[in-house]
Amino acid sequence: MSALSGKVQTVLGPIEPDQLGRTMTHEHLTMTFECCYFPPAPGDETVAQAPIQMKNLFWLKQNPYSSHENLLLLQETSAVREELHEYRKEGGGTIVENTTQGIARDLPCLKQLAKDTGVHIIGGAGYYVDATHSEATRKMTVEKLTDIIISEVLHGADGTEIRCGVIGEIGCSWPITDSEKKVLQATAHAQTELGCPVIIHPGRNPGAPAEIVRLLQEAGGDISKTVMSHLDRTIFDNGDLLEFAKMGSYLEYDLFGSEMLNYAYNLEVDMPSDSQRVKALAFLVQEGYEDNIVIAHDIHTKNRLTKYGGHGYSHILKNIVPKMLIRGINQTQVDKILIDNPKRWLTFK
Ligand SMILES: CC(=O)NCCS(=O)(=O)O
Repeated sequence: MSALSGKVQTVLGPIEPDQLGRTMTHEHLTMTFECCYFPPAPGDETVAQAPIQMKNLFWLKQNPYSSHENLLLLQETSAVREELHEYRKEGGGTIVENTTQGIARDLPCLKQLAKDTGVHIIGGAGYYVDATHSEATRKMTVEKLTDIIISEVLHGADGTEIRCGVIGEIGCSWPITDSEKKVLQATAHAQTELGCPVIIHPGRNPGAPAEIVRLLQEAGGDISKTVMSHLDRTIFDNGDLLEFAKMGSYLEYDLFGSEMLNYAYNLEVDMPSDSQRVKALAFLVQEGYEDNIVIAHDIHTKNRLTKYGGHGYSHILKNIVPKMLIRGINQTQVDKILIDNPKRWLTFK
């Protein structure tokens, strides 16, 4: 049993789980997504290179990954701070900040934001997808990776004493790479030692979540303390969803507010609307999975901030919760999704 047992670890230190309140389990407050830049379609080069402005907001909503400027969320700390004040006003308590190594994690910035706004912020340990792994990371043994992840939770990360409270988002591609498999094994080993929460970014294929869960299980991971992210762009068939749900992880719908016609990273995917996401939640609740669902917006580009006409960090609290109630998810179930499930997941064993 570690000293963290029964606690949640925020960037300002351990707290009691009851202090968390309503929690978004997958957000970014500062990061770069340059690793995933997607070149604009022929003819769109000019708008892609233009500064973000009113007249290109719709283009940006449809092509968020084709503007370099849009990928630099780390330039927007003032706007994010304002949004966090708003989030508090709307009844938000906690944000899990999923930025890991490879996409410019900035724990001192998170600590300052937590101090300035009173929002509990939880930082993420570990590594994003293979495309961001350094050569040194790729050469590391599972043991070395495990030591680094454990140290980021117990002692602090990036040369600071600021400690991470979850492992993840751990990035996986499709097909999964050898380096990502090693990081997954290290994640499971670190989780066994720490009894901590884990959160996974799966590759963009319906088979990816189950393959990852099997890899974690083989390495001794605790699936009941693991969140599978981005299900809204990964599993579309209800039968497949129920098969995956049986494996026992938390089921995360975390792209609320993101609606687009063509999903650049996988044109096979029809990115759902928010109404379709709520429908998926209602289906899972009806099938008995209300204790496994968690939700968020996964803001990772500028255009999703209210400063740029986006929905912001309070969209779920302001707009999605009322829609959930309309669609038959009752208040107790909403509270499970926003409060009880995140609390159970985030509390160290
Ligand atoms: C930061 C991050 O990984 N967001 C997920 C983007 S995706 O398009 O759903 O993979």
